[in-house]
Amino acid sequence: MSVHNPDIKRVTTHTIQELKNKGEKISALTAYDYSMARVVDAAGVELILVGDSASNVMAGHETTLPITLDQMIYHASSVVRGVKRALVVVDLPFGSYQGNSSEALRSAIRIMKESGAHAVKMEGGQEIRESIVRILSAGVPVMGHLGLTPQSIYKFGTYAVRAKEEAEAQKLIDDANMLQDIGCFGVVLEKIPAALTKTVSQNLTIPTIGIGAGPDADGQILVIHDMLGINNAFKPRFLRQYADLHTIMTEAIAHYVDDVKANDFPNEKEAY
Ligand SMILES: Nc1nc(=O)c2c([nH]1)NC[C@@H]1CN(c3ccc(C(=O)N[C@@H](CCC(=O)O)C(=O)O)cc3)CN21
Ligand SMILES: CC(C)C(=O)C(=O)O
Ligand SMILES: [Mg+2]
Repeated sequence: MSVHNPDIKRVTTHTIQELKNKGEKISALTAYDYSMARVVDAAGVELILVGDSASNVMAGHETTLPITLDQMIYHASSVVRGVKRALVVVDLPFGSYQGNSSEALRSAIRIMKESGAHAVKMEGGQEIRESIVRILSAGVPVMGHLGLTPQSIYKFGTYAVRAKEEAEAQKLIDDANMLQDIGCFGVVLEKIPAALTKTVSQNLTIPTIGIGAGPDADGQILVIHDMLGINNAFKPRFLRQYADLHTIMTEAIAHYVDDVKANDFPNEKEAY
């Protein structure tokens, strides 16, 4: 296997726009730490998201709500140090941008200044328009996120598919057009019907990145721990698991324990 587009030295928001323009799908994955980011970047992924799913995957919380701006900056700065090529996008966490555009701008600027990331992502449409406009005005690229927006899970109550009804689908279409009009460089579509993803992706000139949104988004994203099978608890229908690292890691660790107990590790060559 070889890395796609080896001629691209550094992926920018313009690069992923060009990928959409020429009809090439965009690959995206999450990462939360330096070592994983190095692997994901070197394997050729174009966009790395430092997702607030770190709250679930890294910290063991049930939702994405508890993770703080400081914690997101810690994860993002670690990821940036591991990345040579990919575009690094960071989720603004819950409470750092909703309802106050000045605070939203401060939060985005802290992420850019303190982590070295290239862009931020924000959940929502019309409700957070002013915050997005302020951040874009400061020169910070913004990615939208519509459909299933986990930061508002307590408003909806479930992680079920979004925008199945006509009214909600129309609001999503309107929000997507608005995000493009104000200058977002892309939009994540999470857990919506495949047909709606197709409509939105054809309507927009900017790229859509889908998760549980069917094959017609301009790109796809998954949580790295889910797709590698490190996390063996989360198996939604939209997930394709490309490895079973949970089993591989468990067997390796059990083998180590056996070797220590058996006085097999370390041997003479492993000692001074
Ligand atoms: N590990 C992990 N992977 C993710 O993809 C992810 C996170 N964490 N945290 C933040 C959000 C939350 N996401 C979610 C959460 C639940 C479902 C989900 O489909 N859960 C149930 C169905 C629930 C329902 O229908 O009510 C499932 O079994 O598929 C999907 C995406 C996606 N994101
Ligand atoms: C699932 C992706 C899109 C995300 O927002 C996250 O990982 O936090
Ligand atoms: Mg997120």
